[in-house]
Amino acid sequence: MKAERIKASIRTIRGWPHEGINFRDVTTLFEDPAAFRSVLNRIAGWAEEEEFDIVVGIDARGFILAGALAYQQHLPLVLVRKKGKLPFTTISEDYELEYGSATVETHDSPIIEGKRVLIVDDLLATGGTALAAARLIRRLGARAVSFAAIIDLVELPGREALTKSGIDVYTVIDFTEAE
Ligand SMILES: O=P(O)(O)OC[C@H]1O[C@H](OP(=O)(O)OP(=O)(O)O)[C@H](O)[C@@H]1O
Ligand SMILES: Nc1ncnc2[nH]cnc12
Repeated sequence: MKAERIKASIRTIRGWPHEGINFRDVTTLFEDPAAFRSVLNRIAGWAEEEEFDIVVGIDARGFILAGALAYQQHLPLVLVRKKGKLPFTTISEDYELEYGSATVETHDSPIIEGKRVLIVDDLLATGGTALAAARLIRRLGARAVSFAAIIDLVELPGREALTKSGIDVYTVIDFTEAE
């Protein structure tokens, strides 16, 4: 499937959650099985050349992609969640994003120690969320080596910030603010 056809399956909501934000809503892509499969196949194709042994999914839409990838790759899946959602002992990191600040957490789990990690989310904007996840991963004795998402908001510095931190970045679709 062509990238333009995948892009057309993503809905834009202007002025949500704040004025000035064009929210890229992937729920319509998830409702389109051909587009969803195409995204997963593209990420899986890229992942063949990457070396990682665990998948970390980011709350909330990243979970949907990360679960499918972990299944396809036969790898463990670890969740990075928004603050206050995880039941066991957690570690947390604060970060800034396009519209505010937030905190992510993950379980203080030994499964990740010593591993090379692929982080998966739906969208890359400032990179704040992914870098906070990478800090959690480092604190657990592992290394974030790869990052995959559906969308890159290309005018924001996420790709550069992740690359500078030594993380390989793959995204399927670019969006400019004007689109
Ligand atoms: O690159 P960044 O600037 O960090 O932005 C990307 C993050 O923003 C969105 O989630 P959001 O924080 O809106 O949370 P949600 O999953 O609760 O909608 C998106 O799903 C990414 O996780
Ligand atoms: N414009 C946007 N659309 C969807 N998720 C986002 N996260 C940060 N910016 C976003």
